[in-house]
This record gives sequence, C-alpha cells and structure tokens, in this order.
Amino acid sequence: MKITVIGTGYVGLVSGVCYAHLGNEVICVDKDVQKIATLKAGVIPIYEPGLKELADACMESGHLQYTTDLGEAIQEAEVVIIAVGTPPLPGGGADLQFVEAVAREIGANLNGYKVIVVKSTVPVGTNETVEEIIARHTIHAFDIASVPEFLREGTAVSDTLNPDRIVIGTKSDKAADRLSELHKPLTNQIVITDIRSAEMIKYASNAFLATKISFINEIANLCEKVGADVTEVAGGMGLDKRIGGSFLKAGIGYGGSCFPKDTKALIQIAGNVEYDFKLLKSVVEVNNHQRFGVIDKLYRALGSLQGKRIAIWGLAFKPDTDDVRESPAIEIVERLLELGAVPAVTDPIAMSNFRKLINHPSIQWSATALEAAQGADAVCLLTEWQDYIQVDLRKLEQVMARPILIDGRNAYSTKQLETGRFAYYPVGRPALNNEDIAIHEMI
Ligand SMILES: NC(=O)C1=CN([C@@H]2O[C@H](COP(=O)(O)OP(=O)(O)OC[C@H]3O[C@@H](n4cnc5c(N)ncnc54)[C@H](O)[C@@H]3O)[C@@H](O)[C@H]2O)C=CC1
Ligand SMILES: O=C(O)[C@H]1O[C@H](OP(=O)(O)OP(=O)(O)OC[C@H]2O[C@@H](n3ccc(=O)[nH]c3=O)[C@H](O)[C@@H]2O)[C@H](O)[C@@H](O)[C@@H]1O
Repeated sequence: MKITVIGTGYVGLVSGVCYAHLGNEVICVDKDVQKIATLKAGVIPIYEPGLKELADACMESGHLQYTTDLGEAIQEAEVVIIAVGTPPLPGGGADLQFVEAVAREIGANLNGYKVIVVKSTVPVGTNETVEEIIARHTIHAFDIASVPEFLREGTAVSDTLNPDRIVIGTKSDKAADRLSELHKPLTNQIVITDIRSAEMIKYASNAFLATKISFINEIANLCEKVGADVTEVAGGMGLDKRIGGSFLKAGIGYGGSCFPKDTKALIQIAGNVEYDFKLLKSVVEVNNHQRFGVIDKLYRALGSLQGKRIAIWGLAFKPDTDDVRESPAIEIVERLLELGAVPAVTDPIAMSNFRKLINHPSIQWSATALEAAQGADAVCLLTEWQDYIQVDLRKLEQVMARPILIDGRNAYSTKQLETGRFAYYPVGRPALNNEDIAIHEMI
C-alpha cells in the first residue's frame, strides 16, 4: 500500500518505519527541513532502541522515503496518516493548530479517493472537524478514520509491531477494509468502531493507566506510614487477573509527553460538556504531589538542604528514552535549587535535552553516576537506568560524603543494601538505617 505519514515525531517516524518494514511504500513528511535532512542522512533524531536498524533496512530496500514536499507526498498516497503533535494549551486542552493546518493541506492537494487517518491523540469530535476542513478544500471523495496510537517511548518499535489491539474508528466500510488489510500482519485484534468511540478509547486508556499509577502511589504513601511494603502489595494485587500487574510500580509519579497532557485534556473535554471528572482531577493532583516525596525524604535525612550537594541520577521521564518532557525530575531539581542545594546532575542520554536548566550556574553536570555522587550528601535516583541499578554500591558509599540514598523508583532490593551503611529511603517500602533528623529535631 502507498502510505504518506505527516509528522516525523515519535509516532510518525516509528509508525512510518514499521509500515515500510511490512512492505508498504512509505513517504514520511515533515515541515522541519533540518529534521528531514537529518533523516535523509540516515540519522534518527530520537533515541529509540531498534529504530535505526529498521529505518536503514527500509531505506535500502526502497520502501521508505523522507520529504518536506507535503503536496506531492499526499498525491502519491492511498492512505494519508496525520501524526503531528497536539501539545497542551495553557488551559490544559489540546492545541489542534497543527492537525487543522495539515487538514487544509490535504484538502488542497487531494487528487483522488484516499483514506485519511488521524493517528495524533485528539479530543472527541476532532476527526469530524478534520473531515469538514478537508471537504471545504477539495472536490474529491475521501474517507476519514481515527486510528489512535498506543506505542510507548523506549519500546516503540516492538509495541508497534506487536500491538495488543488496533482501533479503527470510521463510518466507511471501504476505509475499515483498507485499514484492516494494512494492519492484519500485526494482529488479529482489530476493533472497528465509530469515530468518537475510537477517539475516546485513546484518552480513556491513557487516563486509566495514569489512574493505576496514582492509585499505587497513594497506596505506597500509606504503606510508608503503616510499615507495609508496596512492592509486596502490588505483587499480591497484580496476580488477580481482574487487576493485572502492570502499571503498579510506585515511584515519583508519571511524566512524559502523553500522560500529563492527555489526563488534563480529558478533564477539559469533560468540562466542555459540563461534566466534572472528579476521579481524574485527583489522579493529576496526586501525581503532581508525588515527586516531592523525594524532597521530604531529603529533609528527613539531612535537615536544611542549603549548600548540600545532592546527586541526581536520571532526568528522562523513564529509562531508554532521552525525552524529558514533563519529567518529574525537572521540578525536583528546580525545588532543590530554590532550597539552596547544589544538584549534581547526570543522565546517560537526556542531559542535552534539559534545556530549561542547562545554563543554570548552580547545577553541576556530571558524566557518570559516580562522578555526580562524589562528595555528595545524598543520591536521588529518579530514572531507573540499568547503569544506576547495577552501580557498585560499595564504591558509591566510598565516594559519597554521607551514605544517603533516596530511591525514587524502588530500584534496589533491601538485601542489596543490608551489608552497607546506607540510609536508604525507597517509595512505600521500609527505610533502612534512617535516623531522621527532622523527627529528632521535633522531639
Ligand atoms: N510520543 C509518544 O510516545 C506518543 C504520542 N502520541 C500522540 O501522537 C501525536 C504526535 O506525537 P509526537 O510524535 O510525540 O509529536 P512531536 O511533537 O514529537 O512531532 C510532531 C512532528 O510533526 C511535525 N509537523 C507539525 N506540523 C506539520 C505540518 N504541517 N506538516 C508536516 N509536519 C508537521 C513537526 O515538525 C514534528 O516533527 C500526538 O498527538 C501525541 O499525543 C500517541 C502515542 C504515543
Ligand atoms: O499516548 C502516549 O503517548 C503513550 O503514553 C504512554 O507511554 P509513555 O508515556 O511512552 O511511557 P509509559 O511506559 O507509559 O510511562 C509513562 C510514565 O509513567 C511512569 N510509570 C509507568 C508505569 C508504572 O508502573 N509506574 C510509573 O510510574 C513512567 O516512569 C513514566 O514516567 C502509554 O503507555 C502508551 O500506551 C501511550 O501510547
């Protein structure tokens, strides 16, 4: 099938490459001239395991092309996929300017029947708006379909090639048939539904996963107070098939370009029809607060943070990505700076994306975990990179000024730490060797 994918962010690029890998003829378009030049040179501008190898092979076989010429790319295609960004507006709603601009371009360049797919995450009703915009600009027939994307960063290629399900929201049998044909090699689990339900499935899925995370984080906070271990609790809960074990890892809360954006957008979608989505509002509130558990623990361990060197391990919102969008680590570092601490920050690949604070005079940027920990009063693990999990804890203890380890991701087992002198503060699990200063001071 001849496919044009518009937008070469995570979704556009990964899905374009994967459709090409399946033997389709794919053109990936972006208005960003630099990005297209980079891609044409064989460089993948995002960090995504396995993507480069696949893209190289598809380029070589002639199944994948990159261009900035949107008009020509649209005219070549049988299926046109919109995968541009839908970033949050200041009020929380989704900014649809890129989707709408692309719809105008599609309308202006249509040269015969095509299926137009919206893969970007868009509020309910947007596909209908896209259809209206295209129709206003063309005399040609076309069908519209909502095919939301469920990939995760870091595992985007395998998620795309092995999806749990493909959702196709359309009122056209012809479009449903063509898109089922396209996705058949990936899964038998193809859900064909109406457009609005498809749009809603995407938001509801992200909101539900975010709810699981905030729920387990609340349980973790409670576990700390009653002396239970949240990893045991989550393990015991997850064995119940009705609950499932995934997305029950307690930590510093969810970040990334989607959960924070999509939960707020769904609250706004509800608000627009005068529905007060109380549960989701609490999910967001819990998440916004959860990151500060790290600061509370630093206070308990050290008292005042003024002048204290605090090693920060990890900036990416999760491992295996260089994405720091809405990463809880950003706010943790900002709060440390406000409190007069000296953050010594490291991340294997995300540091250069930490643009907001890259030139801050009080941050010490470190190449490795042990360099950041050198002379530190505490280490805070914020992203569970393998390098950090496998660090030599004896060496770590030797280089630190005080052996205080705040584990924001429950990356270490109590057993690993039993032999050392670490004061260890995990999330929702019993602390080790903690002589809490604040508590002593209060007494
Ligand atoms: N990042 C992720 O893991 C996932 C994202 N999504 C959704 O997919 C959509 C895209 O997300 P990302 O790939 O992260 O976006 P992104 O913001 O990283 O990339 C969007 C790309 O579209 C390009 N673009 C914008 N207007 C254009 C135009 N008129 N013509 C050609 N190119 C244009 C931009 O230059 C940019 O390269 C969003 O709605 C997002 O919510 C869904 C699932 C996963
Ligand atoms: O719409 C999207 O963009 C995507 O959003 C998420 O994918 P992603 O943001 O890449 O990453 P996740 O693995 O879902 O993690 C999101 C955040 O939740 C946190 N998390 C995840 C799982 C968990 O148990 N606990 C937890 O704190 C992670 O650390 C991370 O900060 C969804 O998992 C994808 O299905 C969806 O397509």
